Amino acid sequence: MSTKRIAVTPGEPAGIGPDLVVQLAQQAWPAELVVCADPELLASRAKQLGLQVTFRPYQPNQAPKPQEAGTLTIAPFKLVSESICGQLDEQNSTYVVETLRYAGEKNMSGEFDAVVTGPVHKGIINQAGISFSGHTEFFAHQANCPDVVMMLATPGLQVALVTTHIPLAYVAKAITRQRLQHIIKILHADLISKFGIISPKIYVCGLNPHAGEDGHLGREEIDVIIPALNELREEFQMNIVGPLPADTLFQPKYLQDADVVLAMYHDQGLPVLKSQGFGKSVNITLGLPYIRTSVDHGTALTLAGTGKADIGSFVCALNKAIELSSKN
Ligand SMILES: NC(=O)c1ccc[n+]([C@@H]2O[C@H](COP(=O)([O-])OP(=O)(O)OC[C@H]3O[C@@H](n4cnc5c(N)ncnc54)[C@H](O)[C@@H]3O)[C@@H](O)[C@H]2O)c1
Ligand SMILES: N[C@H](C(=O)O)[C@H](O)COP(=O)(O)O
Repeated sequence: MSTKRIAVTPGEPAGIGPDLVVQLAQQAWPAELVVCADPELLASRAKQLGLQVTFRPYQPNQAPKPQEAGTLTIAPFKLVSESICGQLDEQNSTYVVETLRYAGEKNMSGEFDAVVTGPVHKGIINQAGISFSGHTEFFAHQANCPDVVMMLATPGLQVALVTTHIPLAYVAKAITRQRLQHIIKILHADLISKFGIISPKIYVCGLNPHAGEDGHLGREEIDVIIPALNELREEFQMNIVGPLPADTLFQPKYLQDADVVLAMYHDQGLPVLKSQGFGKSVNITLGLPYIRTSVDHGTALTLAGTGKADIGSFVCALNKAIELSSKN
């Protein structure tokens, strides 16, 4: 099998992303890791952490080679302003976004086989005047995909979301029959094509307490969710269970045969997954024309440069990207 070429974006320069990338370089990888970043930032973070890393320039015309321990391949970008650990600087937001744009473009053109993203700080990017709600939405917009699916996976549990980074006040309106059906179709198709599950079993959470209690605690289940799920079952014979009350869905009785749980919004599903698997989970974007995985955590600004950041989730994200791209 040919060696894969994986773009890696360390994300926010003042956060733990650069630390984690130089830590990852301490081991060999069976793929070429093309880190889209300022090499001076990585060199200074490596020095701060007492780590040795040799940087090699990315050479697109050469065949990808497995990454040797102690090395990183670099697609260079220049920070606008020198980065200080833990101190956000809006001047560097364009740098962060440009690394993502490059990684997305090169994946769409087929030059890279996947992208693995480190954590960005959504607030500072917006403060710089760039509208940005997350990598998921950024890559979806760039690839002209109206709907993609955010799914986080940890051993024993996979959770996907109907809505992602929107205010809670907008969630109920965003859950339309059309959106729900698009999301489930993408989820179903990618679980088959990327994860090799023949007939994915999808458990779906209700939106309201007790899944609406027959309409007494909210009508979205009756008006939108149940008809949407019924149509999918009838038209496509999808193996869908629900909507079930979200507070009792996450128990072994259901999870033991669930391929995925579909939550209606970010903080309905992700706290459950992260309480079980923070540090050993991976965030996967389904429905993109390429493979994108990411860490399960944020910028952890106070840990930048301390050597205390855990690389577990970044390792999971890289391994998952290598595994999924190797199936293509
Ligand atoms: N993948 C991403 O780009 C991503 C994911 C989540 C949050 N974020 C962003 O990160 C910023 C900060 O968010 P937050 O404070 O809610 O979450 P956070 O994950 O940065 O921090 C939450 C807690 O977990 C700890 N933590 C996080 N990662 C760790 C690691 N690798 N090792 C050890 N401890 C770790 C932190 O010290 C903190 O106590 C926000 O702007 C948020 O939007 C980005
Ligand atoms: N929702 C993600 C999480 O909680 O881990 C995180 O914000 C990152 O999302 P993007 O991959 O879209 O940036």
